[in-house]
Amino acid sequence: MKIVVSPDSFKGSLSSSEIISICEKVIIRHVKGADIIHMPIADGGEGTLDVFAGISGGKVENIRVTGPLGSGVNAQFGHRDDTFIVEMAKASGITLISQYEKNPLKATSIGTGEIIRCGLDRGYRKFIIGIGGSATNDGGTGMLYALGARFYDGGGKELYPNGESLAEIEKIDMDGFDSRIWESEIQVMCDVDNPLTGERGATYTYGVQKGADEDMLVLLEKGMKNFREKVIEEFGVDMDTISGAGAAGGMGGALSVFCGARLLLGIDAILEFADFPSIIEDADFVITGEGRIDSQSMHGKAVFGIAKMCREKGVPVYALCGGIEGDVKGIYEMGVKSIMPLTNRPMSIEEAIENSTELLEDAVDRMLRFIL
Ligand SMILES: Nc1ncnc2c1ncn2[C@@H]1O[C@H](COP(=O)(O)OP(=O)(O)OP(=O)(O)O)[C@@H](O)[C@H]1O
Ligand SMILES: O=C(O)[C@H](O)CO
Repeated sequence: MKIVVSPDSFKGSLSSSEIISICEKVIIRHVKGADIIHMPIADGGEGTLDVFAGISGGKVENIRVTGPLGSGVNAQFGHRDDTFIVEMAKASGITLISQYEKNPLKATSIGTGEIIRCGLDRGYRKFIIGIGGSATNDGGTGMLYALGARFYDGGGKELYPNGESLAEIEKIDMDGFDSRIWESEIQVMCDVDNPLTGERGATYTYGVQKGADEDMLVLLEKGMKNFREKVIEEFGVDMDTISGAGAAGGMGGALSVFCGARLLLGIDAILEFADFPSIIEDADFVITGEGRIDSQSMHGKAVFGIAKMCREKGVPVYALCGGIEGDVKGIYEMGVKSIMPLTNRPMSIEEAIENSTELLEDAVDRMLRFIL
């Protein structure tokens, strides 16, 4: 029996590789001689660098950069041949800060820009940048700042690039911007396809998970709208017309407009790069999963992308997850046969995350009994 195990990481608790080894341990107990194919997956957010470097045989190196709240963090980047690989979550990710520190008004994406600059300094002109899983809602201004852009308020005062200052931006100065970026070919793996502003935009869709309360959401959205208007005035581009502009707190929009990047749906690009259709050829079934399956899963998350490809090949797919939230009928319509949450009794998210290894083993056992 051929079984493909292809989960995304469960953000904040288990990496794709950890999930795969637990699945393998349980599958071996149930299916003698199973042909188990390991295929860790990511959607542009957390884990993208490891997956990409793994598939392409690239190298990963360490770098010290500015973290989401301004202090230094140890991040990584990858490279393979003439391509430099950046994962935003390594520098500006939400899992780099504690629950109590989350603050999208203060968080900045400067560290992501510093990694890109490192690639330019090393002579790279081809970039793959995974965006998502971010702590920021700064419109990508932190990244632009690290590359030399400056932002000023109406009184000519320079602004620190974060969510709070977006509302005050009057002038965007690109004179000192690193022009090497415009000589570069940049492909961006977005974990979602949301627009920049509005009900489905960056702030209202992802602000709460980044620590925003109602008042903060209003301020952040006002800022994002102001930034959008300034970009229309100065550069003639409306970021709300760009699918994925709202990924990673507006990072998608900034990379597209200011850096000339091509935005792709991360999961589709990674599955294509990994030649996923041939991997699932002849498979009896596929096991996938992500931390939380919710209505956002339909906007380009890993489970959705995998389900789409499995449906095309007629291979059944089953999904594991930490939890299900809201209406996920669309996931079943996409071809996922069933969704198995990890929890096996009432418990808090903290308890579920703390015991995720044992709970996952139990959930995979239940899932296999059901499938087989
Ligand atoms: N072991 C676990 N048990 C229960 N819930 C979990 C577990 N691991 C992660 N989660 C939940 O999943 C969420 C992360 O979801 P996921 O891994 O799908 O990340 P994501 O793709 O960045 O999603 P989103 O952008 O919607 O946060 C966490 O905030 C947490 O609520
Ligand atoms: O980083 C974020 O805002 C989410 O992962 C969506 O891109």
